[in-house]
Amino acid sequence: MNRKPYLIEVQVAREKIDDFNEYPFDIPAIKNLSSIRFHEDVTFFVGENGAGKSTLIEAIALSLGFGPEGGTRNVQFSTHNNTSKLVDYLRLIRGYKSPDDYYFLSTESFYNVATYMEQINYIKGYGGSPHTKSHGESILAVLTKKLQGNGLYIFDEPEAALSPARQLTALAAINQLVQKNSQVIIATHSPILLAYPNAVIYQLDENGITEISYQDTPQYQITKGFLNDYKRMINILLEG
Ligand SMILES: Nc1ncnc2c1ncn2[C@@H]1O[C@H](COP(=O)(O)OP(=O)(O)OP(=O)(O)O)[C@@H](O)[C@H]1O
Repeated sequence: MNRKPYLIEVQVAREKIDDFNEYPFDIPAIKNLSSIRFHEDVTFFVGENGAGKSTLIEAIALSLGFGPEGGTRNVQFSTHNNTSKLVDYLRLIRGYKSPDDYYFLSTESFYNVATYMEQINYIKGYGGSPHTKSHGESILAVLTKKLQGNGLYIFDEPEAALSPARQLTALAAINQLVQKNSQVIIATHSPILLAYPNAVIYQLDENGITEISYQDTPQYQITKGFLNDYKRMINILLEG
């Protein structure tokens, strides 16, 4: 019997919001948000820098019991105090089965999580100290060693430290996790990761949050346009 989805939907208690002109409700994609339905395998969030992906994905992670810097749900520390209050307005609709494994991978704060794991000497699951690996190698070690399957995983820009070749490796690792009954929620700019077929893609922009096909994403179109005719693009950019 299918265990998934672990997370069916997230709803925003809009009636409780007093001021839509202050952060995070002033972000257009968040301002208009009522609910988001998750794919049982992979749900992607895309959008320009500043569109609100991290704000949204972090609030979902906090609702699930993760700490703001990420890691497993046992990792509860914070090196900064700038999480949004969106979490206070979210309602999670869960499936009938709970996942066995949880992980929130925020590439931005992974260094802090790795330092914390070293301090408490709990690095075995990471295949050794993340600090003795490169940033990209340590992110891949999370995907390929730490995560066990039957999991609910949230990744914020996992590609940020990865070469194109390693993004392909990450795509295969995500597929392995999905095959092992995992559900994954990913904010990304990567046209490589976005090609994963068993997925829904939501775009955050000034109109709100809407579903979009892979080929219609700016990530796909800009990358394809550039690679198909990079000399012309370079000429336009450099002359401009
Ligand atoms: N603590 C904060 N207080 C006020 N505004 C914030 C705070 N954190 C983020 N913002 C603003 O909210 C907007 C959304 O930021 P967010 O980090 O969610 O974007 P993003 O889509 O993840 O961008 P990127 O692709 O660059 O990571 C930005 O305009 C940002 O300046």
